[in-house]
Amino acid sequence: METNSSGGGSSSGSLGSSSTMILHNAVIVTMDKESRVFRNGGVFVVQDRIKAIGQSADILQQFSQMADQIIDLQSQILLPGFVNTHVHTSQQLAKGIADDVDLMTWLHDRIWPYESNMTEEDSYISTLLCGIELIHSGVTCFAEAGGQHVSEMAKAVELLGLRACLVQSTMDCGEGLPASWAVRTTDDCIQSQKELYAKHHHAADGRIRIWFGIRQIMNATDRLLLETRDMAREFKTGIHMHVAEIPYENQVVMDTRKVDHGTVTFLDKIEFLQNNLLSAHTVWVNHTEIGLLSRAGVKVSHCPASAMRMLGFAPIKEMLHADICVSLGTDGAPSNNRMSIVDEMYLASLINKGREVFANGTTDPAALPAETVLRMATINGAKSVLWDNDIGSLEAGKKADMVVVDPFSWPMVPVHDRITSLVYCMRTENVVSVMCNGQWVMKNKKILTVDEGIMAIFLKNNNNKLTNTPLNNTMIAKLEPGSYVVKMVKICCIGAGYVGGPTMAVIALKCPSIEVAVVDISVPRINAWNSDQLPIYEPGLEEVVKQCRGKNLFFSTDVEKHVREANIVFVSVNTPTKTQGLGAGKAADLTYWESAARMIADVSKSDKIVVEKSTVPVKTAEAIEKILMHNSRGINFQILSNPEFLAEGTAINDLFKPDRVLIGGRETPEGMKAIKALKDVYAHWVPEDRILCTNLWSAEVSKLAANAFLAQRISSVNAMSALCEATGADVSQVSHAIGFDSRIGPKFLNASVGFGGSCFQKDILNLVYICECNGLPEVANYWKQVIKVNDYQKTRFVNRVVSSMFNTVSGKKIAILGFAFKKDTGDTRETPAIDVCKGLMGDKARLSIYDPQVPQEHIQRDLQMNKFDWDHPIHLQPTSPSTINQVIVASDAYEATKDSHGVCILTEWDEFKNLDYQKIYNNMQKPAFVFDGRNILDVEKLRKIGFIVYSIGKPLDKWLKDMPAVA
Ligand SMILES: NC(=O)c1ccc[n+]([C@@H]2O[C@H](COP(=O)([O-])OP(=O)(O)OC[C@H]3O[C@@H](n4cnc5c(N)ncnc54)[C@H](O)[C@@H]3O)[C@@H](O)[C@H]2O)c1
Repeated sequence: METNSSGGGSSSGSLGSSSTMILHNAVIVTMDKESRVFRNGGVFVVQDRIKAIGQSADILQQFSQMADQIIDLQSQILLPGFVNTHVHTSQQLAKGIADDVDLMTWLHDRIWPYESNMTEEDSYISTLLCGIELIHSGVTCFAEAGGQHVSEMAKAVELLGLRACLVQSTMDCGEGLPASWAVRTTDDCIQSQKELYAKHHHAADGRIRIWFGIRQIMNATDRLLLETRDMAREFKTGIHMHVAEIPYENQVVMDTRKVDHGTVTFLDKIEFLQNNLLSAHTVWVNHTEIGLLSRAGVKVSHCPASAMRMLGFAPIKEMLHADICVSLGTDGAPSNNRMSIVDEMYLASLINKGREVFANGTTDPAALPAETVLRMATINGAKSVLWDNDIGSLEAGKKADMVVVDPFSWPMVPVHDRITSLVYCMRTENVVSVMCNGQWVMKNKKILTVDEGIMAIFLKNNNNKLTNTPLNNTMIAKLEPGSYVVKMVKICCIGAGYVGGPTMAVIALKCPSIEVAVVDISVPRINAWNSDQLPIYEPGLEEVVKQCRGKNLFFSTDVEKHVREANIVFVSVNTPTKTQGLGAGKAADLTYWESAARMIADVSKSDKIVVEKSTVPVKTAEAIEKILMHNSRGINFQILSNPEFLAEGTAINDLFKPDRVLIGGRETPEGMKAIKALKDVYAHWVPEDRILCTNLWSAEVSKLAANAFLAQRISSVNAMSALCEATGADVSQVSHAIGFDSRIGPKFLNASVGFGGSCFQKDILNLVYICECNGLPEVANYWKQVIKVNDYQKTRFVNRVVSSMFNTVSGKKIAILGFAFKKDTGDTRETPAIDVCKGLMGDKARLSIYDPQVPQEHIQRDLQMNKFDWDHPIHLQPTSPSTINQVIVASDAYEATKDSHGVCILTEWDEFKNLDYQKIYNNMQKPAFVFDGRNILDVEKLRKIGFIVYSIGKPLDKWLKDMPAVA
């Protein structure tokens, strides 16, 4: 404890923390009613309050005996702590993300996406960082303008040791709101603020007060306004609101709320104006409205830097003349970049002098004199935050919120007039020590409450992890886990199908800071995505969706809105095979893609990256680019090809750990930037060396080539299966043997009844067509053969069934186990089961079908649909009013097989391996046949039971050998 002599020997470098303390030998600028200045003044502080203030000699004489500590301020200036009456602490981490843009872009495209993505941790760190900057500029009290995660903000304020009026960002309506905000109702807004009030009002030794917020009139219903007004009255607290910021706001109010001028006129009309309203900015007000504000005792926060950046000249001189209490605010970091109230004082004075020329045609250097500005930053600030009983001036009985300014460094020396020097010369660096509530929060430029060193290391480390990439109008901050800076990317995916749904769900899961909206024209499909019964079955999908839905993953039919708001638009719509006209039966039908592209061009108001997710013919990107460019109205679109390689049934695993992600784009600087932006999204979880970047055409061809190669492998092994059956070889042994060759590899070598799914056939047909169009008939024929073998395999299977059963299945009951095109999916598109069933029905069989994931109506629909109709959006597919009499759908395998003559295994569901085949056999007609189209059953075991078994590509049963040839 320092107990220096009353002669004042201690240096300012030895400030300490005591419950009683004298600060003396200071120039004290009190900002009290008489504007007293003590040239050699002293204060006696007891705990959190100023006990006495006066001449140094008097204070020392009277209180030295009682003081734990006596500090000689060596002629430095002692001021009341500054009050910053409008600051967004949540926005500190967004410094620099919205420079040089208009207010609506600033708000809708930059700040809201940023804020709506903030985590609690982000808010905490952001407030700490903002607080550090505020303290360095001498702020001891601030009014939060409306931010995210108020509880975290309060935690930071408590740690910083500052005084604050905290407000939650509150909006219950309006254009352009991020989806997670748009769902908030008026009741939610009111309720959450009441809860915050109950939790934090008067917290941190009374340093925290909770106010109520209205973000701005365009995002507030009348009910919210009125209930906020009444609630603030009842709770005896203030309301913080952005008011009359831009002419557009006034125009919207005039148009929608039927008043003859802007926001202030309307607020007066509904009796919202009252003396606890802190009206931020208040730039676009006319003479009458100034009168209304004055009469109601409304306080105005003038934020000169941000006004000059985006809003305009506020009539501050006129407001002051009308006796309105005007104070100063910095606004948030993205509207100002400097969180220094010292800078704001300087700017306020200059801007309002400069405005005189603009407003009255002549200069007026006396407009906003230095003392007025200093009042705005101190006592007016205190009045604005309804705390002037305690702070804003240095007076006995008030709280010890004080700032020590060193006037002896270069910016301020020589000091002729202390007041003007404080406003016109002082820089933030002149603020050396800050006390709030009787506690030093900064001494000799070192903040005591938060470790600045650790914060600096933290930021440096995170900065190193940042690679800021300008993404058209938005900055994407790519960061490693653990960083607190948030991204502001909005993704929209058109098409909520097997690809769009799971892909976007995984992006949302892996990138919590990205907002993902999946949109579709099909209302039932979107409803299902929003329900407990997802429209598609994929192992693991439900868990992923449940974790993100409503947080950063949204399913919606409001296609245009989400496309308009997105930075990146994925297109994952159907690309079926054409059924009519040029290229019918082969070429891809791009109707849905084209209409999506035209819609994107129509609704876009900002630059976008458009990503081909659907499988498309090569050169589609060029066509889409043309559509977008010719309809763009100056908007820049970058097209990327990002084909999806997921396999249904293992989609979530494939998306979590993809073999590779392929991104193709234009090889221009803009194209490369777009590739980088998409790469940054995947880089959240995919190792960099697995993200392959190519030109557009390579990416498009690669997808078709990959599917063609995969399908070709199946057709190759299936072709071998026919030869095995003819020769007595076993296709499983052959596959095993050739799979050992490392050049061939063991995967995808299972013989079966044929490949299915929405892609293989369609993509190969498409490839064939492209080859033909490019004058490559030999190449086209080569790939055509892959489909022919697939069709042959299905026909061969049907023939085997029929010929085995005495060459007729007419009237016989055949059980079909499995209808999906593969296990672990409910997808039946192009499933071989359709062709097999149709083949058997052609021979008048009665079918009893069971599949664990395919409902009855799908089976009935699929068996009646024309080829290729299936790949159109569900609502455009022909409905099937009738049911096929030959088909019944069973609820389990035992029901399906009861009384049947034969069983066909058409999908490799695991449950079919473990059925009680003895029981099945007992309940079947004899001789009982099993036709294993997937080679999953133990043939020998079944034969022992008594079954006659056909298993693709395996040595034939004696019974079958005697039957006629089937190929
Ligand atoms: N299913 C797969 O395994 C897979 C794998 C890789 C690639 N692909 C390709 O991805 C694309 C989509 O396949 P999918 O299986 O998801 O198809 P899908 O039929 O399941 O989904 C497509 C969705 O797009 C919607 N849609 C169509 N036009 C629209 C429009 N203008 N606006 C909004 N929504 C629209 C449809 O209503 C449908 O819900 C296809 O090109 C396909 O070839 C599929």
